[in-house]
Amino acid sequence: MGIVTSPAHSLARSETQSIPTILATDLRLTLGSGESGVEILKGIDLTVPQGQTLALLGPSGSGKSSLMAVLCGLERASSGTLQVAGEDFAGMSEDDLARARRGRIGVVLQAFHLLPTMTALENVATPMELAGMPGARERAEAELVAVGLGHRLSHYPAQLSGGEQQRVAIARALAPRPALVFADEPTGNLDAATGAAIVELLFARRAEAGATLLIITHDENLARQCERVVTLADGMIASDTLATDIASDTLATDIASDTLATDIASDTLAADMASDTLA
Ligand SMILES: Nc1ncnc2c1ncn2[C@@H]1O[C@H](COP(=O)(O)OP(=O)(O)OP(=O)(O)O)[C@@H](O)[C@H]1O
Repeated sequence: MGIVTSPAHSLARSETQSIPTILATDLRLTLGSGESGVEILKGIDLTVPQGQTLALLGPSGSGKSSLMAVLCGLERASSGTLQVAGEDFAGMSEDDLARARRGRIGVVLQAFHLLPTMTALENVATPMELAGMPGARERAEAELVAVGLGHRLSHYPAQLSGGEQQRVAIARALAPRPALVFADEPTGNLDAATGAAIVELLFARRAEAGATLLIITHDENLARQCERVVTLADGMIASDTLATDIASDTLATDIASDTLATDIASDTLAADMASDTLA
């Protein structure tokens, strides 16, 4: 496949990692209410400097997708404080969160949330057009070419394979060159070669923009490429380590214990993603 990455212009560590882009304290998330309420996140403290690459690991059901949804503003925390890119996410209305995300935060979820009535090109271009970005169609086309889908621009999601839909979602997230990229299992539907090429593209785009990259992954190679590995267990941070300090055996064990991934995409997230695209 013809995945194209442009030359990465890595910013120096001191330039990229001085400002926290995510500052979370005692984040809690309870879904449902009363006796049916389930505490999903149980007090997360997390500071992520601008430009850091962070892999989020943990057993199935430990709260990885929920934490990502809160950090990227798709889900509101029940309590705690959260600043993302200098904005107070904890105190914002859903409309304000949607506005704060637009163009600055790229999100790739396990369910891709492509709009079925739009072509691949329109799915990528429309959010940028709505955000008033110049050259949206050209940027969308270039990003689809970059993920190896230059020959699928006018296909609708139903005419694309799962892996192709995943790549459209990745193109949609990366095309606006956001300062933060959140990706939930971005290589989950891809064969090894395509997955490796997508990872290369993610890191290249991240380097070009000095962006922060937070990835949920079960892919050992991908986790190893990140500067930091945070492991969740039962809604809490169980470990938080710079990747270079992790003995390969430990990382391999963590990943091996995290094999029961299922796609838990709530209706709320689906609706939010769609309204993000349509708003
Ligand atoms: N809308 C919901 N209502 C109630 N519980 C929910 C809801 N969404 C998720 N959960 C529960 O929250 C917990 C954490 O789910 P989450 O999807 O964040 O885990 P995860 O670590 O990402 O799992 P996986 O690796 O399987 O994707 C699970 O026990 C799940 O059943």
